[in-house]
Amino acid sequence: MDARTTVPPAVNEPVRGYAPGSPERASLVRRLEELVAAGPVELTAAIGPERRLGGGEAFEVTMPSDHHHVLGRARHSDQTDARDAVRAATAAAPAWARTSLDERAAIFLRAAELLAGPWRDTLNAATMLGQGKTVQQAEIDSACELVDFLRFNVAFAERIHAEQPVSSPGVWNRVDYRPLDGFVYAVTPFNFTAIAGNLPTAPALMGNTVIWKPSPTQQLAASFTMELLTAAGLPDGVITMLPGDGLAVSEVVLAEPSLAGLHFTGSVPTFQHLWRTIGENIAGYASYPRVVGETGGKDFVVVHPSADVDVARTALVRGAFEYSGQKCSAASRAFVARSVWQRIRDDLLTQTEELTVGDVRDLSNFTSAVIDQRAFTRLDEALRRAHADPAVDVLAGGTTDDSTGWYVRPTVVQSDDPTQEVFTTEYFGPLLAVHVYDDGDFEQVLHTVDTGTPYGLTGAVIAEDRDAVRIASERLRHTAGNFYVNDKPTGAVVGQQPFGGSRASGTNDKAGSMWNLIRWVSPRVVKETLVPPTTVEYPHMAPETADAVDPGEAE
Ligand SMILES: NC(=O)c1ccc[n+]([C@@H]2O[C@H](COP(=O)([O-])OP(=O)(O)OC[C@H]3O[C@@H](n4cnc5c(N)ncnc54)[C@H](O)[C@@H]3O)[C@@H](O)[C@H]2O)c1
Ligand SMILES: N[C@@H](CCC=O)C(=O)O
Repeated sequence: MDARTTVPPAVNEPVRGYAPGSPERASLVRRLEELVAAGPVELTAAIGPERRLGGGEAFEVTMPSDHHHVLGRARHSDQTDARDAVRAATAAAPAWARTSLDERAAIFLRAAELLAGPWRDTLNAATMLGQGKTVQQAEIDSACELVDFLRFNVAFAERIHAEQPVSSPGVWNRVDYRPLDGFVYAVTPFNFTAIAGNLPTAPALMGNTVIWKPSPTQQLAASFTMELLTAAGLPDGVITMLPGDGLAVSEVVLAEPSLAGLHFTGSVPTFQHLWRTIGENIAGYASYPRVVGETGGKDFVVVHPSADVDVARTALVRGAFEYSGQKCSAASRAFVARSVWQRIRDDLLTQTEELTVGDVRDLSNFTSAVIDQRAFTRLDEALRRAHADPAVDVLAGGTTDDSTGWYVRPTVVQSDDPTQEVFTTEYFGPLLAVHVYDDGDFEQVLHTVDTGTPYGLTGAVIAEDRDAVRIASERLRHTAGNFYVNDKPTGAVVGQQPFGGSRASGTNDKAGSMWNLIRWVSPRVVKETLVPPTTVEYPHMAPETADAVDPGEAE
């Protein structure tokens, strides 16, 4: 059993500004130049101590903002790689499970400090180049959020271990927070280096070994994350990383009797496919795998007639267009009271048209390209349909350009029909759909917001009127797992706004909280009786004595 630990209090990593002339900007620009010059680098699988290319087809990691530039080359992992990964995870498991929480925590706390310091530029630069993030978006993700996950999870793990039962006199009860009885499969999305780092490290911190399958388009930053963890002292085999699309890997891993958990973030169809496969294989597992999955959203902003117009405009522009709308939390449907719309429409559209979109190495840009050709095509087709539909007005943006990078202009569309696909489909791009409602219809529009999509991830209400905030909060209680009042619906901070949604948006196990970590342990209760009984009889079995007279016969 683990010793009780006292870990350093977790604090959020401060976000650096990268203003012109600042030392952090100069240092980051140097690292960007180095990584561009170094490419294409070989991006290998990490299986136990071995670093090797996978056995499947080759693929390239390119820059979304300049797709001719190849940053790295890798190969999809095949079934042999997957079987070797299972062997490595299984071999590393007993020693890692015996390692105390203190020892495990020290490794992840070290990784946090390395990332906050000497590794910061590397992870930020890799995330900017590989995933098309501006410096601000990379800084809040690959530096601050990942540092926060690593620090806060250690503090949450300590709280879980401290949660112990009472003991009656002569007995000592305790809970042994065992890792799961098998390995965890972590499958991660392209859009957040922090999520990609958290999904394997959270179960590993709780004593599990993990097979991690990052997104191919996030592979550059994923490879650096793996190097960082190794530099922090993570033993070989605790986290095994398999690059590629994961198709062959899942065929092996999801059929393994020792699969003990799936830690997933990505789209609804992928999650449902993985869960369905686990369901089909259920009789073959040694234990019931824990399934944790955070998925997509169609996140809303409701603007009440009492809203401050500048607050509303800022929440809409930042919420919809930062990282080109490629956050699961991005505002993609707005319901705006007519009186407010009349006042913000022109400013909102002008500001949207003025957003600078370009190469991430130009630090003055507001946003950059979308991740890859698949995303570009999906958005290009959605914009074509919007242009062609008489029920939809394209008010700003609406254009695309793939000549250099996968560029999609921030776009605002308006429609009177809240069932139109622009209000229901997760495009995962810079497309904000606006529905204007009559000021008196606030409560009706809340019903539309609640029932208009199958998702339940994030949302915001913008209102000065306290009653409006209360009513929206009540009516939309199940419409968002992360609900914002007078703010954009993005940008959750670890330890402050634990993140996740329900309905089709996921299992809502709240990444960056102890509720997530609890899924990666299988508690064992130990009762130790300090002076055990040595006789079978209980007092009520003793023979009656002469003194024990029936009270009814006493007179
Ligand atoms: N709720 C959240 O916290 C959250 C956070 C980030 C992203 N997302 C969602 O993720 C989606 C965008 O990310 P994406 O495009 O990377 O999602 P995706 O579903 O396309 O891919 C996610 C991961 O699954 C892998 N994958 C796909 N099929 C697989 C299989 N059969 N076996 C193993 N792995 C497989 C991909 O390679 C990738 O690593 C959006 O829907 C977004 O809303 C949700
Ligand atoms: N946690 C992030 C979103 C993660 C999904 O992409 C946010 O709150 O904006």
